[in-house]
Amino acid sequence: MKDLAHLNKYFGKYKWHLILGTIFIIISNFFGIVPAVIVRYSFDLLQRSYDIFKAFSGFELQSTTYELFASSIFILGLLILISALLKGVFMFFMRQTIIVMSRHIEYDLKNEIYEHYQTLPLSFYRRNNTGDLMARISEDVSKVRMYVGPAIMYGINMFTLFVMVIPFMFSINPELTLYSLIPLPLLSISIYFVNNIINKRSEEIQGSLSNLSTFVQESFSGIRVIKAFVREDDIDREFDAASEDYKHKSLRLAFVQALFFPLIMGLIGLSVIFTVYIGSVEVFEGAISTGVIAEFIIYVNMLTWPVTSLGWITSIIQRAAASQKRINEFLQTKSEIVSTHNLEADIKGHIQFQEVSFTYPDSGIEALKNVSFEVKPGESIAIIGTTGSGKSTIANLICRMYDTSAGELKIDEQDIKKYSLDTVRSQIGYVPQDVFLFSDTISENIAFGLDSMEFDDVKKAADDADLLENIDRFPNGFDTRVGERGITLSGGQKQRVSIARAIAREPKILILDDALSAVDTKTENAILSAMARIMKGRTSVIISHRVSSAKLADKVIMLDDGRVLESGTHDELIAANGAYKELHDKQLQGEGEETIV
Ligand SMILES: Nc1ncnc2c1ncn2[C@@H]1O[C@H](COP(=O)(O)OP(=O)(O)OP(=O)(O)O)[C@@H](O)[C@H]1O
Repeated sequence: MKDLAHLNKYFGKYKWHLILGTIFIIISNFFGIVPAVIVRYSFDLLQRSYDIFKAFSGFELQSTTYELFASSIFILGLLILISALLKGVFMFFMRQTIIVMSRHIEYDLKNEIYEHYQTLPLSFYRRNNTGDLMARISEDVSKVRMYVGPAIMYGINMFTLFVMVIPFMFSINPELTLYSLIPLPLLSISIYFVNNIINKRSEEIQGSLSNLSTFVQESFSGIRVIKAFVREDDIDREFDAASEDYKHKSLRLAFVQALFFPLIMGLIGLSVIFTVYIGSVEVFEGAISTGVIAEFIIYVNMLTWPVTSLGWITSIIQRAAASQKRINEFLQTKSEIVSTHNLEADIKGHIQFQEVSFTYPDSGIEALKNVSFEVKPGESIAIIGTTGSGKSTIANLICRMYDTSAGELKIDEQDIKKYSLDTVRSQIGYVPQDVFLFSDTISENIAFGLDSMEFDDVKKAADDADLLENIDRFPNGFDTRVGERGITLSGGQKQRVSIARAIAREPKILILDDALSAVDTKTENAILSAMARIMKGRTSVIISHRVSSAKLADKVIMLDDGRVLESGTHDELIAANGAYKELHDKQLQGEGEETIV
């Protein structure tokens, strides 16, 4: 329950909604009680009028008595109608304040979670899967909203109604009150249990539905592979099984739901029977008038829904507490990547790795071991190495996605940790290994890192990334939409849009993480020479498997299993006749074979 305390700040923020809502609830309940009193009065009036009516039997006054009775009943009926109308109006206001408050809180909470997600480091995203992140911001927030909205509203309603109605009932007749209220706690407890079963089964259905949607989504994304391997029938069968599971669980829920209303009706019926029976006994004993029975039946009906809602509210609060606990878990996760001095500066691009070692926190893999190198401002460095040798890890550390485990990483001779995160990242152009494009137009994708989009900058970046010719061939040019994750572009085109996006923001440090793997060597050379021009006065880090990418760099380091194996210029390393030369010869041979083929 203490987890829900996180929401108290929102109740403070929307206190006027809450206060006004409570007042509206009280007023609407008052107009709910008025008709009951009028009904009692009408019954008693009927009784008395009937006696007088009979006493005047055969006299002319009899019809006057009847007319008097009819006009009184008409006025009382009108009063009941007006009360019901006013009750309805205030119920409308009640929902307009409290349910509206819950929607505001839902909106604020979603924003709070989303903003917090953005501050969390990559390691957090590795630990938690996307489904879980989405569930907390959607399903869990919805469950919490049920607490801050309906549960609070019906809770206050129940409380005020109890306070207003029960003492009033006792003041009329304590014995009848006790008997007519006996079945109500039973009703509340049964609703609580039935509701828990319903919730449990609904969650099972949700789980089943989420499996079904994940399955469908994956089969559509992988439709190419499915068709190429002729697995349609298998996939059909798997879908059928997942669908069957969903149906089975839905039927189980339908069964319990079917029990829900008969149960409520049965228990309400029991209350009414008690009221009529005990009421009649009391009437015979002369303790109450018949009108009181009618009045009490109305009270019992009025109290039934709040009592029913007690079980319902309890289970909503329990579920909301569980959801808020999950949300708090994420909200309390703090990013360990923080700035020590919040330094803001224009970076020149001097990078120094001093005895840097790094171990991935989640896998425990030591990706870098005592790595030292230096890139002066405006220089370019190529990092070459086999798969898993730690190349991308270097890029991750420069972008400060992670902090070094040992050693020091300096930018412009200052520890990278001293800079504010935004300062470092905003001056880096990063082209990641796995290209990610947003499902937007090409120009929007290129301008992604810019605060304001100037078409000339976008066009220039596209030109520098050797993309202009391709874009000209698209019917909509720069306005071509790239589809989900850029599916309408070829691998090489996607990589070049990603490069254009990085250079458009004119970074001080450009990092290309294997960004040219999907383009041929001719395009690679064209991009690299264009880049040599653009990156004049800026620092570039070119990560690659291919020696061809390293030729244009001022210096090269060769990594193997997280260690620097060789370093120097391209020519020096060729002359050294070591691992770099071996790789160079092998790749040159490969290219030759490709050309012959
Ligand atoms: N996010 C991560 N969490 C845990 N371990 C990781 C993570 N990323 C990489 N590793 C591990 O760290 C090592 C170095 O990975 P890295 O991505 O730096 O290699 P790489 O040289 O860029 O390889 P490739 O050329 O195949 O991209 C690998 O053994 C890899 O399994």
